[in-house]
Amino acid sequence: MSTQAPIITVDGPSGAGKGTLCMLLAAEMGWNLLDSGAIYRVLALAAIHHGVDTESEDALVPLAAHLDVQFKAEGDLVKVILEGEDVSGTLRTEEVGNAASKVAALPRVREALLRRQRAFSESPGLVADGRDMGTVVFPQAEAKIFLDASAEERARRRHNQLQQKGLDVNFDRLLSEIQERDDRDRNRAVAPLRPADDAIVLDSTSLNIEQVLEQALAYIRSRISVA
Ligand SMILES: Nc1ncnc2c1ncn2[C@@H]1O[C@H](COP(=O)(O)OP(=O)(O)OP(=O)(O)O)[C@@H](O)[C@H]1O
Ligand SMILES: Nc1ccn([C@@H]2O[C@H](COP(=O)(O)O)[C@@H](O)[C@H]2O)c(=O)n1
Repeated sequence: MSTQAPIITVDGPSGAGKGTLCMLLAAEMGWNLLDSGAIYRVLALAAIHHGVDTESEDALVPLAAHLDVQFKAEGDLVKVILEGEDVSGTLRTEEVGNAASKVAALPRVREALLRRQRAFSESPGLVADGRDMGTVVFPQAEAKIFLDASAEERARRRHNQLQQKGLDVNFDRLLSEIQERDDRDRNRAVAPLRPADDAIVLDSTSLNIEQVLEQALAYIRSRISVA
């Protein structure tokens, strides 16, 4: 029997609902949570703060290797502290998401962040959210979900989310930014966004959050006895 903590991976494109599902799964199971996108976002933000070119692999690798970041759970929320500063709000902007997807396309940057991500795998278990959790970071995971939704539905969700925060963003611009990020994430040379061969693909386009959770839990229970 394996002595490693069990792992559930949830990969998929931006706005598919991965973060929402992972938070609910981690709470339901009392497991640890890895938001790997936040690590790429923090690196992009650190590069911006330090005036480092987000396309220079040579400059980004040492920044990635020495990234001074802490994730502090506060109730349902996770505060992200970069070099002592709370960057939780800035981190979620589309601008930082786009910059993150540029730094994430660089092979040696991804390599420099691997150990940091794998360190999240601790008892009693891990729910890992990202693009390559099931394919590269945790290929041994017991349960792998690829959560998808149409680009239009994902843009609608993001638009609603921004409106709820009082931000008025142009829908068409949001959609084209999401499509641009999808293209970059799907077509990069290293760890491209794709379902692992042994993942289930869950299309959430016409499912609400409760339905997604129910289907994910049914699959997980078929793979892991503790769920
Ligand atoms: N099934 C769903 N139906 C409707 N809205 C949803 C659904 N799942 C998530 N949402 C909403 O869509 C928005 C985006 O969800 P979430 O942040 O979980 O996506 P994500 O895949 O983690 O995106 P990213 O990769 O960019 O971080 C949130 O406002 C969330 O509440
Ligand atoms: N495992 C991962 C996670 C994320 N990325 C890149 O980071 C960008 C931001 O991710 P969010 O989930 O926070 O939106 C994303 O567009 C990816 O380019 C990644 O490469 N691998």
